[in-house]
Amino acid sequence: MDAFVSRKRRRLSQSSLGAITASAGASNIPIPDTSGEDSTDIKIAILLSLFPDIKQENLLDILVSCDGSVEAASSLLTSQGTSSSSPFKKRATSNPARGAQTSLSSHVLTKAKDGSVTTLSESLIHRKPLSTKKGQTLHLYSPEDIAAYTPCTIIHNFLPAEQANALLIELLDESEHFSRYEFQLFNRTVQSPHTTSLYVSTAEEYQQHTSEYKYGGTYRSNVRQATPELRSVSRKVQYAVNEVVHARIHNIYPDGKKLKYQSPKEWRPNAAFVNCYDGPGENVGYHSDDLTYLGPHPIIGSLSLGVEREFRVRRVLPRDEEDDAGQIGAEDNKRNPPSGATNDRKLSTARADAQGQISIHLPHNSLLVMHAEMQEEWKHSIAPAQTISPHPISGNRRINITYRWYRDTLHPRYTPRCLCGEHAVLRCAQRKQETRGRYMWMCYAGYVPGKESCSFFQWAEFDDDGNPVWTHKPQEEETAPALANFSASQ
Ligand SMILES: O=C(O)CCC(=O)C(=O)O
Ligand SMILES: [Fe+2]
Repeated sequence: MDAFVSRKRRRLSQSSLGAITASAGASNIPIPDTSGEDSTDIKIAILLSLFPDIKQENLLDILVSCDGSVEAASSLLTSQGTSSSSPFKKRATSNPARGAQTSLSSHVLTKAKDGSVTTLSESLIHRKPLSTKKGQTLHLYSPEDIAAYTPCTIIHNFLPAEQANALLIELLDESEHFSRYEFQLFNRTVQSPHTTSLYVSTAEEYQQHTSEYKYGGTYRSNVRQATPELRSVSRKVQYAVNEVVHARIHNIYPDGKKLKYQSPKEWRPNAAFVNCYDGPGENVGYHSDDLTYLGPHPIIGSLSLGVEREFRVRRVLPRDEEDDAGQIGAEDNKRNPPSGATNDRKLSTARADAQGQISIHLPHNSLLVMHAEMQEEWKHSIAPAQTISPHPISGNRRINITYRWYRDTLHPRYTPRCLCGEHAVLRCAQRKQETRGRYMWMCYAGYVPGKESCSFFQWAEFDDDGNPVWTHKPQEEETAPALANFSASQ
């Protein structure tokens, strides 16, 4: 299908599931750090990180046979080799095998203070908080662990295999037209370290996204028409996302109630950002997604295709809960620049190091749902990879689709303008304890190449369902057209 346009844009403790140090440096193999930690589950997690293709129950057996020594178990496994003849290997080593991996928590035994022993799965029912450790990356693979310890749900093997492959092929073709967005970082204009395009379903929406909605201070020129596969998959994503969101509210949120400011309505995606990461170095730095048009506590459905990459998440800590790395600099609520040393990247890495981070592996055909608590309280990134396993269809490329629901009530005709005339952006105060969780409209011009911030600031008011409460009532002629739900407008 033809694009509307393809112009280039101007622009667990359970501290328990275990941890390994970030795989920074020359070595591909993460270095286990067991200092001060000796629980079985941490050891299993370390071994799992080092030997991801070996079944967890086998790792547990080996660990027991080595008297609990990670080092001895690791040497034994290395000497056994990870060859296909290894008795410890999983039935298959392709990505779907990861998808089929059972929960780490169901194999790990935890000991309570009174000496009673339960499986971690059982203890998760009581959802003890997981704290990631300074300088460490905790790798989670199973859907149960991911749901328990992050604000995300993962569904492996989401689409029928043929449909996933067809979508991947279609979007690889499309990615020829993607471009890098530009943003301002301190005194420099930098380009996104991956390429992207926005997909909408009608000509009217194309018009709006290129001349009314502003992204990073500019109108988008790279907007394309949603392809047939993208739209038919959208229907499935919509259904699955609503299902897991309801389950999460019911099973996990306090009193089984949605969050304050979360919309009670069905989630209906009406736009999709499609990203292409070509090769191991392409990435997106730690950020939270822009709330301006999505509103408070947005939900995002994110489908991964092609090469498996790591999606890393970390909590945003209030300043007074941060340790020394938190003092380094300003809010990093913006995308990181391309690979290569920069102050901002160092800052982001320093924060991640200070707090620890969780890594979720996103294989081909996995749907990750970012729940309502994600954008305000956590940051996420796609880390540059040391190595990747080429995908049979996409080679070194990974395609990611984030389905989003633009809220009619937050159309740019309604949102505030700052003193400099720019569209103000919606942010959630995260770092100061006193104001944490409050929303504000702010000038974004400081991030726009060639512009300076006018320092506009206004608290943003929402009702409990996340509808904005405007101080001025929009005039009749200001009434904005609604964006069409992908599925409904097919
Ligand atoms: O590629 C991904 O999985 C994440 C992309 C992302 O965070 C974004 O587009 O905002
Ligand atoms: Fe994002």
